[in-house]
Amino acid sequence: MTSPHPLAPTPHSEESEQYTVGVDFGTLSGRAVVVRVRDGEELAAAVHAYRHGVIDRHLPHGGAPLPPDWALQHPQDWRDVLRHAVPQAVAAAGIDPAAVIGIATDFTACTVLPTLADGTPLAETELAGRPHAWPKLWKHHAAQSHADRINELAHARGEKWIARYGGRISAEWQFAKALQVLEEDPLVYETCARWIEAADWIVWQLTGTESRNACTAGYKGIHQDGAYPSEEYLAALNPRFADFARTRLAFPLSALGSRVGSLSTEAAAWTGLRPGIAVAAGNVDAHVTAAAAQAVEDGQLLAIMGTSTCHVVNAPVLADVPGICGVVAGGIVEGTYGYEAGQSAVGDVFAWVLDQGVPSDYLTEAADRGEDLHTLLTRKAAGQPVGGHGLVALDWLNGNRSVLVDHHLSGVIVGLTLATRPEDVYRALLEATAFGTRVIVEALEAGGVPVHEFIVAGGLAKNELLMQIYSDVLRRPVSLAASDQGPALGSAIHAAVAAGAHADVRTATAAMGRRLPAVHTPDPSRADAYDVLFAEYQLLHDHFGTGGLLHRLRKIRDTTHTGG
Ligand SMILES: Nc1ncnc2c1ncn2[C@@H]1O[C@H](COP(=O)(O)OP(=O)(O)O)[C@@H](O)[C@H]1O
Ligand SMILES: O=C(CO)[C@H](O)[C@H](O)COP(=O)(O)O
Repeated sequence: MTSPHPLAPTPHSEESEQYTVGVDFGTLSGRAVVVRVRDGEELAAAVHAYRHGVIDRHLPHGGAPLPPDWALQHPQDWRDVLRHAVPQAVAAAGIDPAAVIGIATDFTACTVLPTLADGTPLAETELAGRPHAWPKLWKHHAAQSHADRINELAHARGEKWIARYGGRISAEWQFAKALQVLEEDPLVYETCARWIEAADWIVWQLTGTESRNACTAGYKGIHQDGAYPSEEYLAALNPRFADFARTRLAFPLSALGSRVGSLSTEAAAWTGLRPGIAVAAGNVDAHVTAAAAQAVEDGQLLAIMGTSTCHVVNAPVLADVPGICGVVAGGIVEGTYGYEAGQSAVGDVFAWVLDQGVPSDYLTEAADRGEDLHTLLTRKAAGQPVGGHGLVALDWLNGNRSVLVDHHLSGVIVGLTLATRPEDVYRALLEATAFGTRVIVEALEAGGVPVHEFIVAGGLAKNELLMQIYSDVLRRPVSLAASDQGPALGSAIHAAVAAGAHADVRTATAAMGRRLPAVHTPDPSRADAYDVLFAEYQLLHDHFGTGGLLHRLRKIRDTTHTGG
């Protein structure tokens, strides 16, 4: 699907104009944008959906069933984005491809894969029939027990780095996933020469040489103060894990926006761009968006809201904030400390309501009005008074990333009656994600990280009811990234820096990023009503968040899957 920007210049663009391409690899699709370097104007965008989507039922090679909480992806789907979305976007932009001076990519993280020394994914070797040979998507949650051991040992040994991750490393990050491979499929682990984020692997595909970016290494790979966890610590986890970082991760780290190579002849043929143009260091889809939304200054909290939500904010100080995902010096932009928190399912939670089915008359109404079901349920829910549905929910349908960092937690909805309608549940879950974000904002501020502005980017920004609920629940204005392709624009901005067109990310952000300040403002009476519901949410949060019942239910579920 391509969409030339309405203001795209005539096909014969100015000779002097220069452009970059940004490619955002999301959970369900890859998006490419063509951007004008001098002002960030988006000329065109193209989207390419992953043919295999999220692989969570059966392995593509051989069809082996996958256990619960697994989520994989197919490397060929990612290459296909380069082959299809990039040339389509360039063609739709109506520019001479030779005017493109750089390309940059961003990826969901921690989406991580084992490869041979030359970068060949093990999923594309004779090990393709083994589930652990495949890339683990960021939302792969089957390594929670490994994460629990990592955390217990780190606290027992007083490891300094654990405080940088809010006191708990997530099951979603690199070390828990690697430890799971080592202990569940030693052959795959021994064959793995490189354990690499997809954010860096896709750059390897573009340049033909390996590189590692400072963002994923810091936030997802426990790289702090110039080092990975010690071999002594790793050996205490599992003696065979002692040299994991030294043998499978170690590589010089590249700063965000730096040039890590040139577009190879092979990749030029895929993308239709000139060989030799600048390729920027890889990046994370959330953190790269700060540039697109002009949200790189201290205190600007950016929520990238899509399948999940990532919250990223800079501060001039290094603070230990309980329950956040991590803090990395220069993790978002040079010269300050980048903090990350998140919610593992947001758009996915709303999709879950749709997946449960809606009454046939709802389907008829949606068809008659030309609405998708998100729009239909949003419209039906919009008119309710705050609290009118009688429900409060916990948004943990895919676990809790922040501030509890426990992917064995699950969702809760209280107040259901025979009169409860689909739009009531939909709205209660919209509100639950807002309450979850309020918990995160309050934890950041309590931990010494001020939040002066709340900005939203990502696919959910288009839901005006959701944005208003966030404004009312947070009692803050909600600013919006101007681009609906925030991560891809952010990557294009980093590409412009890598190509030398702008001095650094801050300068490029000023020239190429855009945000719409205070698009939504809080309504005092609704905010008062939400304070009452938030207090109820907090009671549920603190009761169910300790594990207890939810962990027991998860253990029962898993026992039925494993047969005892
Ligand atoms: N109008 C809407 N209101 C609420 N959620 C939506 C709406 N449209 C799509 N979604 C959800 O947004 C998510 C996709 O977000 P998007 O940012 O486009 O993708 P990604 O997460 O891959 O970057 C899906 O989970 C989908 O269910
Ligand atoms: O944790 C992340 C970033 O740090 C993941 O990239 C994010 O949660 C998944 O991205 P999306 O919701 O856009 O699919």
